[in-house]
Formats: sequence, C-alpha cells, structure tokens
Amino acid sequence: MTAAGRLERGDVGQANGASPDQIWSGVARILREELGDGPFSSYIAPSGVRQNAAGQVHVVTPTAYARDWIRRHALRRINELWAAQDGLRRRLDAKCRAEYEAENPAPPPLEAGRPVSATVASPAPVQTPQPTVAPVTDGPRAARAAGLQDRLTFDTFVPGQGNEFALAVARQVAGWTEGYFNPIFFCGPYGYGKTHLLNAIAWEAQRLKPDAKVVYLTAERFLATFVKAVQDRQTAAFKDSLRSADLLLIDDVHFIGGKTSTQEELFHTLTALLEDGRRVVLSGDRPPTALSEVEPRLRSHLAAGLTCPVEPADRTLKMAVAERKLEALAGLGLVDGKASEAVLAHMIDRTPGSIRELEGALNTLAAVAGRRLSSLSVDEVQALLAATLRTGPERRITVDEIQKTTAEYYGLKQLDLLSERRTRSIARPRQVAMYLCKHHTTRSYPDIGRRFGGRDHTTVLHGVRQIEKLITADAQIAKDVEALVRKLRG
Ligand SMILES: Nc1ncnc2c1ncn2[C@@H]1O[C@H](COP(=O)(O)OP(=O)(O)OP(=O)(O)O)[C@@H](O)[C@H]1O
Repeated sequence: MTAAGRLERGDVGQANGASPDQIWSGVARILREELGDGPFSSYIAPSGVRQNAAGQVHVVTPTAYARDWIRRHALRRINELWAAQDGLRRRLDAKCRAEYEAENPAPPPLEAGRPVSATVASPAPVQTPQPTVAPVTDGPRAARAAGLQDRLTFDTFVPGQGNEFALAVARQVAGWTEGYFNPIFFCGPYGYGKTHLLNAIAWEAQRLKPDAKVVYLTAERFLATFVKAVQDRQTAAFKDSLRSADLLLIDDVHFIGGKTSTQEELFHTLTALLEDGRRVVLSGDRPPTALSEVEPRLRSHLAAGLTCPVEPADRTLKMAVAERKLEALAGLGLVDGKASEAVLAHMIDRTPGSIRELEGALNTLAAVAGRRLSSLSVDEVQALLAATLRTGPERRITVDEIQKTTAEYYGLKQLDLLSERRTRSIARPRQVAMYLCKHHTTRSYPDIGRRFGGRDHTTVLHGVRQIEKLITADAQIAKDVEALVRKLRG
C-alpha cells in the first residue's frame, strides 16, 4: 500500500487548520519530487504519520530499516517541510511501527463514530493481533475499534455484480434495522471485500449509535487474545469484553479451523450474544457449512442466520474500483489525470486475481508513473509493471491445460473442443478456450488453430474477437472467463 492508501481521512485539527494527514500528504508530494520515485516508493510511500495522545507526531515506518533510512536521508527535510505547514511547529521523529506501538500501546477507541486518539495515516493495516481485546472497563461509550481501518467505509465500497446483495445486507445490519437474520455470515474468496464490508458496518453502526458497544476483531486476534487471557487467568474479563457487545464482528473465522478450545470459546460467546438478542456478523472464506475444520456444533450456529456470499468481482466492477482508486490517488496529488481505458483494461487483464491484487498493481503504477498517468500507453504500463511488480515469472499455462479446464468447466470433453462439431454448446466454449490461449499463452493464431484440431488461423482470430466483444456485452461470458482464468492461475 502506498502512502496514498492511508492518507484519506484526517481527524485532528491543527493550529493552521490542516490535519496531520493533509500536511503529510503535501510533504510526501514534495519528497517524491525531490527523492525520486525509487526511494519514495521504497521508504516514504509505505510510511505514514501518527499522532500520539501527548500530541507528538511521528513518521511511522513499516520496518526498522526504513526508519533508519528516513532518519539518515529524509528526516531533516521532512521536518523543514512539516514546520512550514504545522501551526504547532512540532518536530517529528521517525519510529518503526513495532517501536511506535510498544510506546503507544492503546488501541484507538471510537467515540461518536470517530477515533478518539489522534491516530492518522497508519503505516500498515491495523489488524495486527494485540494482547488484549480492548480495555474492558471504560464504560458504555467504549466502542472497540482496534483493528478497524479508516478507509474501509461504505463510501469507499464500490457496488457491483457479486457484492450487491452483501452490500444491502451490510447496510441493513449497520443501520440496526430490526428483523434481520442473526448471525450474518459473509463468505467468499480472499480479497473481494469481506473485511471492507465488516469495517464499513462497524464504522456506520457506531456512527448511528455512538453509545452502543461495537466490537470488531479478526479471528486471529480472537484466538491470540483468548490464549493470552487463559495464560494470564483473565478469561472472565475476556468473556465480559465480548459478551457485553451490542454488535460483535469477527473477521476470517476460518482461521480458527482445527483450534478446538478457541472454537469452544467462540461457540459460547456466540450463543450468549444471540440468546441476548445482540447482533453478530462474521466472515469466512467459505460458507459455514463448508468449514470442515470447525466443530459441527459451532458450524451450525454460524449457519443459523443468513449466509451472504461476496462473489469475485467481474470486469465491470474491477473497472469501477480501478477508476475510484485512481481518483482517490489523484485527490491526494499522487497521480495526475486519468488513465486511458486501454491502460485500465490492461491492468485488469494483468491482475486476474482479487481486487486486492488490482489495488496493489495500481499503487505500484501510481508510485512509479503517477505524474504521467494520463499519457501512458499500454506498452509503457506493461514495461513499468514488469520492472516493478517483481512477481517472478508467471506460471506457464499450456494450451492443453486451457482445453481441459474449459471443457470441464462447461461439462464437455476436451475432444469436443477439438472436434468439427459446431453446435453452440460446443462452439462457444471452444471460442472461449481459443481466447484464453491467445491471451494467456504466447502461441500465435496459426499455432492455436493447429492445436484445435487443425483449424485455420482466421477461425481462431474470429473466435478470439468474438469473445473479446462478448466479454463487455454478455455478463455470463465475462464471468465464465474470469472464473476460468482464476482456475488456470491456481
Ligand atoms: N467493492 C469494493 N470496492 C472498493 N474496494 C474494494 C471492494 N472490494 C474489495 N475492495 C478492496 O480490496 C482489498 C481487499 O478487500 P478485503 O480485505 O475486504 O478482502 P477480503 O475478502 O476480506 O479478503 P481476506 O479474506 O483476505 O481478508 C481492500 O483494499 C478493499 O478495500
């Protein structure tokens, strides 16, 4: 994630009216010009600023190495630039995240839907397991926001096919609407917005009912906190902290698969809350019924309310997310103008996985070529990403694999795709397979034709063009292609 991803929301007013994240955004912009894209994207972009309870501001880096680099090469300049904009004229020091969090351990509680502490511009997702859930003695207004990310709200969630139902349910829960199912279980593959929705629910629910106790935590943190509570003989406090929640959200429940005592604890937490009419929202990478490593008793409770799928994004949704993301980066001054549609389409083709993968590629593009975004050609983008993403060689996909996977997907035999048969139920999957061969192997049209029962290259060309057109016009074909690409990439 670049600095951009973390500089979207400022809560702390300064003497001159600018918030720390606004100031940092301006400082970062200048540093980028001065240091160049390489050092900027390695050290400044992954860092952010945080203000502690005493009002001191630190540049917080993800690693000690980045901290040392910033201290040696950039801190003086950061302080000059900062002093020019911060009405309080504070001096900043650099600290790595572990160091900063050890010195400023309190998680940011919510008050009236906004973080009370002046934490801004966190340098990494704040989902790191913490030793305790949150203070359990800080009164009824103590909503627990440890682990929530500022930018994951309904405002930043892009609706589209695959997430519309989930979004509607999420809004309903966040609105404390009566008559919904309980618990709600959001399920779906990695990186398509489950955590985003859970965060958005927590922020919105807290905003609407500032006095309610909203607790969000990952299952990993649930486990870590529970284990620590057992070690410290503090299980009663742990239980109370969760069972007094008005709304409990637990992310990535599949994580506790195979962990018997944690499951047992979650089971009791869940039943206590449900019996008391409290609301519970969970997420997992599969529907509860498919969580085979979870005890049947817990599984049946997880499945007892509403299971709500968050499906992989189709091309249209990815395009909308990409546009929104670049707009946000432009708002922070990290990119100029808009990318051409061809460039966006290329980015989406190059990131056939989750939205997270697409976001990562866009961040990289912004860091290396943000200023030139609107004039970039597809070839330039390809060169830039090849040089910077360093994902290593992609797994080579063969024509044979494409044929087998496509045939299986459509319930056909590989031989059907190679045959002369022209019925639509075979001709269309054949064209899809040809399209995949053209886009995901280095084979030429004549070569592909040869591998499809000795067809002429013009037949292949026609098939590929046909699917290229249908992908934008026919949602089912687009979905099929997306699903096949995912299968082929493993
Ligand atoms: N519809 C969407 N609109 C905007 N951003 C999205 C959308 N879906 C996903 N994202 C973004 O994609 C990234 C990954 O999403 P998220 O972390 O919510 O996925 P997840 O399904 O919870 O995955 P995991 O199980 O790995 O945590 C986040 O940065 C999120 O903001």
